[in-house]
Amino acid sequence: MLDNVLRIATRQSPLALWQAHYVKQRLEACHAGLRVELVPMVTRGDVILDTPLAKVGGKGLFVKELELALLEDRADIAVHSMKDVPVDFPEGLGLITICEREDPRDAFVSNHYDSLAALPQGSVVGTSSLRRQCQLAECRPDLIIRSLRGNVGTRLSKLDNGEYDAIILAVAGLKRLGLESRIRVALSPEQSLPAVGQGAVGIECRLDDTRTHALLAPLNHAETAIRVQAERAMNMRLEGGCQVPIGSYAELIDGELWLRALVGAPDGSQMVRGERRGKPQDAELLGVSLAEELLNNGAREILADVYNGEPPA
Ligand SMILES: NCc1[nH]cc(CCC(=O)O)c1CC(=O)O
Repeated sequence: MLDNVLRIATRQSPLALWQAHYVKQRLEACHAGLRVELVPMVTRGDVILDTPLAKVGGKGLFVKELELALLEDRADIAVHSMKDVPVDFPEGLGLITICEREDPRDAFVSNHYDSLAALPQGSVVGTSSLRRQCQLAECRPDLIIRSLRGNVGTRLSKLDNGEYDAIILAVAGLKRLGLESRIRVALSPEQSLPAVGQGAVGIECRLDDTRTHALLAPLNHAETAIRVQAERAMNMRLEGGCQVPIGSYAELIDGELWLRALVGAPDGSQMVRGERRGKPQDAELLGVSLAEELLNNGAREILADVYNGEPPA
């Protein structure tokens, strides 16, 4: 491979391409003479589009092909929404850079209503995320929640067709695609605790590829990395996949790390919440200890139900 070329493996959804172009631009701005090429790919997740993710085997579907390209040296980096990156990496690969986080909140999107509170009784709301469904059901048990999948554009056209009174999407995705005007209101973390890593873009590469590590270094955003580290540690301790509603959201306020998390029963009948405050350098410990508190407060039983009697230790 040429010294001055770096290859990005990317999915071809508009959001994935936006993220890949964003990383390309930032890398080329940081390193004069570097040429960044996109290597577009199709993943299994792009092919199976109408089944809820929780049923088809989860988020790994969107990253496996990209990781294979890295391992086979057909690309040097893969750019991911941190929300979609599974807990484990194949041997030889790792996530070494996390870029500055965009707005992490969920957005209420509707053509007729200004807010969740303004929705009439029995309105139909679209989202396939168990985490969003469970929190919606908690604050508005009267709503009818229907599955909604596809790219951001597809989801918006299903709303515009009249299939839903409102839908919930990530603020970050809408902003990146220039669709911010569709947001009626952003939901607070109290209303809808964000997903692990929501709004952050992460970069995966070969662990022994020191040239690429050096090129990526200026893109890493230390504060975002610490926040996402705490959120992911929490999720990892729970062994949470996307079959369970899990929210995990960290903020850094005046140098203090504040992590909030929840685990819900998929049908919304139960919700276990907790929070921890601590030092940024203890991000991982904070995540693990919060996960243990949630497990002891009922999350163990919820997870055991979902995973057929094999709860995390
Ligand atoms: N699950 C798909 C996905 N992955 C990342 C984002 C949004 C951007 C982000 O969180 O970085 C979205 C769309 C959505 O949830 O509305």
